[in-house]
Amino acid sequence: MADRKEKTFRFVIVGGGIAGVTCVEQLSSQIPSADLALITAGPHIKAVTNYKQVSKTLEEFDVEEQPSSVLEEKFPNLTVIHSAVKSLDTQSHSLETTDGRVFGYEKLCICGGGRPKLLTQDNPYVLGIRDTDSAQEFQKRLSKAKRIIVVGNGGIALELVYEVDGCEVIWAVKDKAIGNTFFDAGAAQFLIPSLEADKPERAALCKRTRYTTEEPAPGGSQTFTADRNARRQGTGPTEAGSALGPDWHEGIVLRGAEQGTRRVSLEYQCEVEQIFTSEELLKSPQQTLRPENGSWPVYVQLTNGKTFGCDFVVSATGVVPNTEPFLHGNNFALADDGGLQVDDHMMTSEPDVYAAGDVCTACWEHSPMWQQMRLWTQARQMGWYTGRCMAAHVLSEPIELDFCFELFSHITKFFNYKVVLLGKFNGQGLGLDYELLIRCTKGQEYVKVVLSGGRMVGAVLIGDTDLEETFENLILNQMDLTRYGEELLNPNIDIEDYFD
Ligand SMILES: Cc1cc2nc3c(=O)[nH]c(=O)nc-3n(C[C@H](O)[C@H](O)[C@H](O)COP(=O)(O)OP(=O)(O)OC[C@H]3O[C@@H](n4cnc5c(N)ncnc54)[C@H](O)[C@@H]3O)c2cc1C
Ligand SMILES: NC(=O)c1ccc[n+]([C@@H]2O[C@H](COP(=O)([O-])OP(=O)(O)OC[C@H]3O[C@@H](n4cnc5c(N)ncnc54)[C@H](O)[C@@H]3O)[C@@H](O)[C@H]2O)c1
Repeated sequence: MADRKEKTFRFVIVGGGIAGVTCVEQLSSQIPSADLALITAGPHIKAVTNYKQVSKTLEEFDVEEQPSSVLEEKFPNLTVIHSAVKSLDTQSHSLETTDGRVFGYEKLCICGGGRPKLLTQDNPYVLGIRDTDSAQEFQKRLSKAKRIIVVGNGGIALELVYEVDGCEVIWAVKDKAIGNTFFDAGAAQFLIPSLEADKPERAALCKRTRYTTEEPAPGGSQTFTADRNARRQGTGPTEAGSALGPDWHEGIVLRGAEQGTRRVSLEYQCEVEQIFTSEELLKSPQQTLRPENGSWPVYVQLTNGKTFGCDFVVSATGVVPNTEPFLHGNNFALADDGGLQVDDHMMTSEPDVYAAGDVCTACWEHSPMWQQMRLWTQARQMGWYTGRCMAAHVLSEPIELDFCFELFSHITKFFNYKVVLLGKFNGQGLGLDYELLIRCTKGQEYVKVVLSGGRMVGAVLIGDTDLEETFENLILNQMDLTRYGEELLNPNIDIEDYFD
């Protein structure tokens, strides 16, 4: 490959997502004269706009798809190459694209992102959602659908079940409560009433210091409908709430073939056992697999023994890092989740190769309050820091791990509530060695604080609590809070004054 090099760049970045684009921006601003190439498979790049630093570690921004010419106009030394990388030879420092061109690099950053980890790879009735195209395909199929099954319990599932209208949604989750990647069962209970839109309730304050929640029985189910007049079905607690859409599909109408109400049925603590087409199902000798009335194109048998027919299945079951084109013939260390291992300078195990965003796994010794999650925020932070590391290395300057990796922080929206997650928000890695303080005002806010040894180590803030900055400080300064006890969450005390 080495002798076929069309050109050698000082820096090559692969991937036009948030991580790659932020890395390009950072490198270009630090070394404006450097010859730099961005190789990306898609026609567009993803840009961060309206960036706002909310507090020391919390940030908010929009993500916009833009033509790559915007980036080239801004940075004259940048060449954007629209092609996918087919292979990499780290020894000769060169990569080949699918259109047969070979480029050399002095330093390379891989920002290839991830792809949906689908329940099954080759079933036309199983969809994943990742990019604009897959979101549009989902929208198209949904417009003709009467019933879909959503499998998974993370970010995408939470957004979809809330957003889809005019189509029955059966939501199969592995866990005892919804949204397990982001919350605990208490927060899930706070959010569940929102699945029944248009039912305003007067807020009633309740302060709890002990963590107790009602959970559905194993294999239990609950049904929620946005229809004001509809009766609740199934088992378990249900309450009322309200509705709105998440940012990624703003502007896309997510409506099924039916008019009117949204209806979500939850199947707890179950996974997908098998997926059948209607023909396969009719041939099946097993009585348990007989469909209910009506004929659906596809049937899903769950591990709780139930079988549901539907128009298609959404597999919202996480992502796998896009590493394949880079591995063959090289010696990359991979993490258990399949990501390229990176150290505290975002360097992979191969010389002069860095990685950032969803494709990599942070393998340095983490700060006690930080963990990796595959999110826009972290893709931006990693891309930015990697750009700084690459520049520092060529300029022989020292560089230390950035402050943004001190504390995990994420702002998002679920079920139309602002959600802020800080530190070890679910007591991750703390075993049983922590205590929770919870304040919950139905329909308004849910505040959970995780304390370990009397010090705050994490928090979940749902609603407009205005507590994020104070709690961020308390986590960062590790003040002993033992003497404040439950007063810490007393809504009648202005907590900011308290700590002045
Ligand atoms: C539906 C959905 C909603 C989400 N919502 C949120 C949210 O609300 N908040 C949040 O924080 N996070 C959210 N995320 C997660 C977030 O989008 C990702 O963590 C983030 O985009 C990762 O950025 P990245 O740059 O690492 O990868 P990507 O954005 O996936 O970019 C990868 C880039 O690499 C290119 N590429 C891949 N392979 C090659 C190759 N071989 N050669 C050349 N180019 C290649 C691709 O074309 C793409 O441009 C959401 C994800 C999804 C799917
Ligand atoms: N608002 C947000 O912050 C937001 C919104 C959407 C997506 N995202 C991000 O986008 C990426 C993709 O989202 P996602 O929801 O697919 O991933 P996710 O990692 O958030 O959630 C995956 C879920 O699927 C479940 N799961 C995994 N394998 C399963 C199986 N075989 N059967 C049943 N359940 C299974 C997991 O338990 C988990 O609940 C993630 O990195 C996520 O963090 C973030």
